[in-house]
Amino acid sequence: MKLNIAVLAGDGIGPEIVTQAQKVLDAIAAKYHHEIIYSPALVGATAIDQLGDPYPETTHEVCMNSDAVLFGAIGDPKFDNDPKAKVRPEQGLLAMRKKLGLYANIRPVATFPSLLDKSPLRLDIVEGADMVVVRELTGGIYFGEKGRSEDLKKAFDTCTYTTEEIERILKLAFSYAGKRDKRLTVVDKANVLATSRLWRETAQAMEPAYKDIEVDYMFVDNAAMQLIQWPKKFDVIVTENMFGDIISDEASVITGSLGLLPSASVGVHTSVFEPIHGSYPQAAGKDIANPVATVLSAAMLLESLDLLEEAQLVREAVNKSLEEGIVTEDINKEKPYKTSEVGDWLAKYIAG
Ligand SMILES: NC(=O)C1=CN([C@@H]2O[C@H](COP(=O)(O)OP(=O)(O)OC[C@H]3O[C@@H](n4cnc5c(N)ncnc54)[C@H](O)[C@@H]3O)[C@@H](O)[C@H]2O)C=CC1
Ligand SMILES: CC(C)CC(=O)C(=O)O
Ligand SMILES: [Mg+2]
Repeated sequence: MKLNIAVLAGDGIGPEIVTQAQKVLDAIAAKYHHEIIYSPALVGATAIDQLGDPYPETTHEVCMNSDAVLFGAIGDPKFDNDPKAKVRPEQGLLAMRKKLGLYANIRPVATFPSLLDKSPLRLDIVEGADMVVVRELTGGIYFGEKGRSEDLKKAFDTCTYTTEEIERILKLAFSYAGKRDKRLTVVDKANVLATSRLWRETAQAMEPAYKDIEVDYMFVDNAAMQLIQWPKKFDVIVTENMFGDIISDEASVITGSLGLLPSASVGVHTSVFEPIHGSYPQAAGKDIANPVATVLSAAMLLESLDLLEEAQLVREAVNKSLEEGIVTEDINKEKPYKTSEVGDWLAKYIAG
């Protein structure tokens, strides 16, 4: 099979972790006789520095012409620490999501048997935890009207959702629940927010069409607590953009590191495969970041193209590397491997 993969490495650790995922994809291509054509393109701070735009039109075209996009991360402290910056790397990520119609971000969260002792949570709490967070990705407060008063003493962000936007993400979440343990938790703040009440109303109206799914409604503050206290309670969580962003980072604690969790952003045009973490600027260029989240995102990419055996082999390689202790410093401070060494090990395992 011939695969056209757009590669948007981005900022900070982005290039390092994406390089490891490419090593793994190359090993898969060699083993299964696929041809991969990578098309690199600029995004984030790097794109601002070179072209003045965090998601240039040329990058959009590369994505639109690809079978899938492999994405690293964006973000740079020089923008984070400048409240007056007019253009920001994060706008590039949001623009990409909007323009590609990526309305759903699928974030699987499952413990790795060999890393159970790496979670700060008790073994009996995390053992067997396995859930998927289905996060709405192109609506809500990240995309609403925002502004600042002339005297700069007032600022606002608005959160808007339409029934249509809520229905399409719920449909996807119901279908995930149907293929899993048939339990769906709708996380909202319907006791306070009008948008959340629309989410709840919409979900309640859809329930009769999915009689085999047990639906549960939970306020986000309570969900944040229960996720850590009783993670096994959850099967599929569906929620709006910002809540999903926050609770999925929180959920990474169950597994032991934010550097382990992959995601797939899917929707109307092509799909984007990206770790859930950011550009971890403190680690940039040091060869210490965990590449597993990006490698497992590449496994999700293969799966999306129906290359199921290939995806499974990538997962097997990751599990083996964790069992053998071939891990970066976020997992083992005493005996850390470098980012590049983990990538090399995984590629070698796949090659056999
Ligand atoms: N999808 C994206 O591109 C995202 C970009 N960002 C941007 O990233 C920049 C940094 O944001 P932060 O809030 O510091 O979030 P972050 O996710 O980059 O890092 C937070 C912490 O998580 C850990 N971590 C993250 N990735 C890791 C990895 N691969 N291996 C080991 N440990 C890892 C580190 O302890 C790090 O200090 C900001 O500019 C932010 O806007 C933040 C989140 C997502
Ligand atoms: C710029 C942010 C919306 C990125 C983020 O935190 C995420 O998508 O997880
Ligand atoms: Mg986030």
